[in-house]
Amino acid sequence: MFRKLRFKKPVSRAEDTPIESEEQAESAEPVDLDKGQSISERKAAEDAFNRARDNTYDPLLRVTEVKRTFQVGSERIQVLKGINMEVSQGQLVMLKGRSGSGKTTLLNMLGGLDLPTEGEIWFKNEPFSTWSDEKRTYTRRQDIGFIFQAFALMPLLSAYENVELSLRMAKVPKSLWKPRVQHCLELVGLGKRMNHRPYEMSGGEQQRVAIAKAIAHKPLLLLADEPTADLDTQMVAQVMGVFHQIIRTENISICMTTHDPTILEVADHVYEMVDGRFVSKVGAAPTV
Ligand SMILES: Nc1ncnc2c1ncn2[C@@H]1O[C@H](COP(=O)(O)OP(=O)(O)OP(=O)(O)O)[C@@H](O)[C@H]1O
Repeated sequence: MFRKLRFKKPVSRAEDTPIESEEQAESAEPVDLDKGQSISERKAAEDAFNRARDNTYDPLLRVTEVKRTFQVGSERIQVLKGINMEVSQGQLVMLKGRSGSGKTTLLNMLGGLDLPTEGEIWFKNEPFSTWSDEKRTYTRRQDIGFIFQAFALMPLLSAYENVELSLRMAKVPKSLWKPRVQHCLELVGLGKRMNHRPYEMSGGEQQRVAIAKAIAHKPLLLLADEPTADLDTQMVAQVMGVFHQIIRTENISICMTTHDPTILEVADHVYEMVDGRFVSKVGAAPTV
């Protein structure tokens, strides 16, 4: 038997993040994003979205000497202690490590949701971690997709509506929503379940909707925090199969955290984190 994915209440954050709340989902409903645009503006927006994401960046993501310290009361806790890593285009990179080792803290930084105390993060050959909140938010909306528990599916919306919501939030022209939503749900094998709500689906199916939602706006980088947690072996295999397919067909790179030793072998690189440091790296790229 599968276990249903939990729906955590979205975390509230000061800046605009890819997390969507039920309220945002509802208030987003009647908005026609194409309204007020001239025909030529609309056409330009459609062309931009339809253009193949064929730029090459080598690497797509580079992390150099990243440290992160949190102030808790009078105590300073160093969670990341000098992280170096790279993610190239078309790669599946995994971060493994015990609970509390710092994986989620690092993933938050890779997505620009948090900033290093020291060190730099470069994305698309640009110094992402030095940008303003506004510029990071814009890039995140365009180029990064998230599969985090806190950004889970909206329980009252169907699979179709959940994926569509992601296109609304990314301000993709409305005329493109239907074909893109259908494409993404077919890509994850849920073409026949588009009208089902999350509670009518298995945990693996819900996670595949979450993948469709995270890639709908054509990001270059997909960040996933424990995307196979709570899934049985067969569903884990389905999710990993979908990951490989989207890497091949959508020109996406994936960086994910995991505790599951059985899936590490399908990664291009595995970084092992212990107490805020990488202690090993398996894979072909330069060692840390
Ligand atoms: N905002 C924060 N303030 C203080 N400490 C924090 C904060 N965020 C994370 N930490 C601490 O940093 C450490 C690493 O947490 P993190 O969530 O990154 O670990 P993890 O490897 O992802 O764990 P898990 O696998 O359980 O999700 C923990 O000890 C945590 O309490």
